[in-house]
Amino acid sequence: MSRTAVVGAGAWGTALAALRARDGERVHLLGRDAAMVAEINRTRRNPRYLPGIELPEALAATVDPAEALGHATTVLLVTPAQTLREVAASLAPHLAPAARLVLCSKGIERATGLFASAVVRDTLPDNPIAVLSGPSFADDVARGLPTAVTLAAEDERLADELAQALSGPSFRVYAHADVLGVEAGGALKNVLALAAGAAAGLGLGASAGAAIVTRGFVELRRLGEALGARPETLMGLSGLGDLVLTCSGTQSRNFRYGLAMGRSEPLDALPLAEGVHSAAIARRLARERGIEAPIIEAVAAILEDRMPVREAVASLLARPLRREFDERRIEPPLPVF
Ligand SMILES: NC(=O)c1ccc[n+]([C@@H]2O[C@H](COP(=O)([O-])OP(=O)(O)OC[C@H]3O[C@@H](n4cnc5c(N)ncnc54)[C@H](O)[C@@H]3O)[C@@H](O)[C@H]2O)c1
Ligand SMILES: O=P(O)(O)OC[C@H](O)CO
Repeated sequence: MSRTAVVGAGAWGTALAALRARDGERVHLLGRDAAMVAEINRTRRNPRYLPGIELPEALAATVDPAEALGHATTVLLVTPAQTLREVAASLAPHLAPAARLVLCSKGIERATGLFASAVVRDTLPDNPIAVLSGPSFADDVARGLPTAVTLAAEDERLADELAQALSGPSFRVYAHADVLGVEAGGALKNVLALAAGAAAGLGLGASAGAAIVTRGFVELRRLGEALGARPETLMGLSGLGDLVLTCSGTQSRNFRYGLAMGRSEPLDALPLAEGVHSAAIARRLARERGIEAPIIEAVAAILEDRMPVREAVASLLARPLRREFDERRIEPPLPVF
């Protein structure tokens, strides 16, 4: 019998656990705050991370990894990208070697430049690994609003099985084999959403916002491909799709963080914005590969080098004019859906 455990009782972990539990499965949600876990079990709510959502009875929260993982055949890892290495190590003694891991974080490990699957494979080399990404706000998913995402695994049969298992009436999971492409799209769109938010915070207008999404996508695609992603993956749900969603307004935490940057508001108390932690390493990956990524450069300069936001915008606008597309490049054909 298939059993799902979700590691990380934040917004996305709680939403995914609720989704599975509503589909009739008994799901364990592993948190680390005993008081919050007790509150979830008592009130059927997670007011800190997912206010206003009633959680199904079949969802059982716990702080005990042995209880959560002991019988799990599928384990969703849903903690911030920078915590994945230590989280994977802490789970190792409790996981069955055949338990399938679905990595749901969107980021790049700062210290190594690795995406989630490579980080977790370092620690848990035997467990089958898949990644889940794509345009999906936790609140939308938890409310049962229609959502389409991508699940990638190198083993295509595993991707098909997990896509089938995790899909539900309102949650469509498309299987894919390009793990790195899905990871690159999910991580890089967060950095670009900070730029979109900052532009909105400065009051630069909707035209500037559209320019950032479009030119940001050029950077996402250039860098993604240089890292080994397939071009059509970056044009799919986990690339262009998630970029559009995350740049679309204040439901995104990355956009909100950027908005606060643009308005010179305090940033300390804001919720997790993964782009903040991926910007500098994305800039390094681009520079190492000779990839031009001026928007990513600007975001990293603001966050890491404390460049004033207006100065970063001025430096983008002062770049020499050039052709929109590099004609020496052969554009791949559009994917057939
Ligand atoms: N919220 C969304 O809509 C959404 C959607 C898709 C993907 N994601 C991705 O999912 C990941 C998690 O996001 P979230 O929204 O759940 O974040 P969150 O801030 O709401 O929750 C993070 C959770 O991780 C836990 N955590 C933090 N550090 C930990 C550690 N060292 N060990 C164990 N647990 C730790 C926290 O206690 C919290 O429960 C991020 O990479 C994010 O980009 C989020
Ligand atoms: O709220 P954000 O910016 O972390 O975005 C959440 C999801 O990644 C959107 O797909």
